[in-house]
Amino acid sequence: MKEYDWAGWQGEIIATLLFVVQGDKILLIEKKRGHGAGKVNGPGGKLDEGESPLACAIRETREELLIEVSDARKVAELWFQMSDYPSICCHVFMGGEYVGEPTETEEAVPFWADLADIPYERMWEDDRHWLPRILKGEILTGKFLFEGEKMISMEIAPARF
Ligand SMILES: Nc1[nH]c(=O)nc2c1ncn2[C@H]1C[C@H](O)[C@@H](COP(=O)(O)OP(=O)(O)OP(=O)(O)O)O1
Repeated sequence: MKEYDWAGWQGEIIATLLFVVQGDKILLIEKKRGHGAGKVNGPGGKLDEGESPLACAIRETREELLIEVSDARKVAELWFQMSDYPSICCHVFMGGEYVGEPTETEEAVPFWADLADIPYERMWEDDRHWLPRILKGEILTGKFLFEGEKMISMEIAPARF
């Protein structure tokens, strides 16, 4: 794995992801547009001016899936340094309580996946390394270096927020 000097790193984009888990199922989306279109992920997107990461995660989930999540909590902060896209600092949230019905929009197709059968082969390459851990209750930071769609370096560590 390639070495990368993360000292002083700052994301050019601040973004969010929100994973809703109920029982043994997780609510995922097939992303229809934007960075990573065609991939499976959680709902999320970029912060609006003056918006907090939590408010962004809730708003993006409302816009993409038409549900309002009420108990989102931060479980990870992920740094993505990419060769072909501005760097992203991504705040990851988990929740389980929401009102509304997950609905397809212009941005996303929602679907429930079994926690035991998450389609990692359709997701970003880093997801298989941190998503299982946050689903077990860990709080993490992660740093990932991408060359195009290929992950070439990864560091994951326990965190507290
Ligand atoms: N390697 C990666 N692994 C991952 O799980 N999610 C990633 C990822 N790289 C980017 N993302 C996600 C996080 C975040 O939700 C989104 C940020 O991408 P963008 O900045 O292009 O925003 P979007 O186009 O999704 O948002 P909006 O423009 O605000 O609708 O992509």
